[in-house]
Amino acid sequence: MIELDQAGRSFKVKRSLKLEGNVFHAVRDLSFTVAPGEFVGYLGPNGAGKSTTIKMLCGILTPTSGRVRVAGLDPSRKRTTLARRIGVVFGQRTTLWWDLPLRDSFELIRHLYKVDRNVFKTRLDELTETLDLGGFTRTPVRQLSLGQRMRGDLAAALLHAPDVLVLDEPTIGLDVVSKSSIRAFLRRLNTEQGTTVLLTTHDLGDIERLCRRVMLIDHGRLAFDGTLDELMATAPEQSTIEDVVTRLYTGSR
Ligand SMILES: Nc1ncnc2c1ncn2[C@@H]1O[C@H](COP(=O)(O)OP(=O)(O)OP(=O)(O)O)[C@@H](O)[C@H]1O
Repeated sequence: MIELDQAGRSFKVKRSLKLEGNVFHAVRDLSFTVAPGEFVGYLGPNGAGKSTTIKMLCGILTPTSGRVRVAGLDPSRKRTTLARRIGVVFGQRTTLWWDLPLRDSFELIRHLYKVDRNVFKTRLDELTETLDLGGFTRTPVRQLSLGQRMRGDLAAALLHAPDVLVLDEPTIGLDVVSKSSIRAFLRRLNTEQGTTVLLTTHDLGDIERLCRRVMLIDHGRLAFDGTLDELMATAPEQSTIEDVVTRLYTGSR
């Protein structure tokens, strides 16, 4: 479903501590595949290259080297076609229209993605129930709490029933109850509907509760790719996931 073959993305910079000529490599030689139906955690310290990778996956950024394919498509060349197959949620930014009620945003998305009216209604009813949106679909997005807005963003990303969902910090800033309901929703989406999920998060509880496989990126390179059990086995017994990840983050500096 997702394939990266020695993918890289560099930026021209004027001044940087990590200057190599005038080019800063945010991601380099990144190779991995994610099979249909997998739920993969994508970890890394601040500035490691996670968002850059995600932007290449959805076609916002074009790789400067290597190859990226999502659902068999080159994201930067086939961005519109890919948009029908992929859903993306950036936890720190909303894709919803700030001044519109949630349901109007959904209607606009239906038009943008050309989703059949009946299919849309069924899907929206399902999402309204599973994400518990019923109480606030008539509320303008700017008046929603963060937890409500995040559930709205998830629904918006899933209205067109994408095969793959890419999440960039979807539980950031949420309380334990909201986090838990979003995690339960994502687990069901993956197990019951087979949606492939790539999840970027700094919340290791998300990783522990949701991901069988974990990839860790550091300084733009893949530093670990394996199961959660294999990740835990890289540290002494009794280590928590925080201990393990801290070791990996600090060990590479
Ligand atoms: N447009 C850009 N121009 C120059 N450098 C950039 C640009 N976008 C990202 N970078 C740099 O690339 C590196 C990776 O950034 P990226 O946003 O992918 O990190 P991240 O792993 O998502 O970090 P965080 O966890 O803090 O969100 C950082 O050093 C960042 O400053």
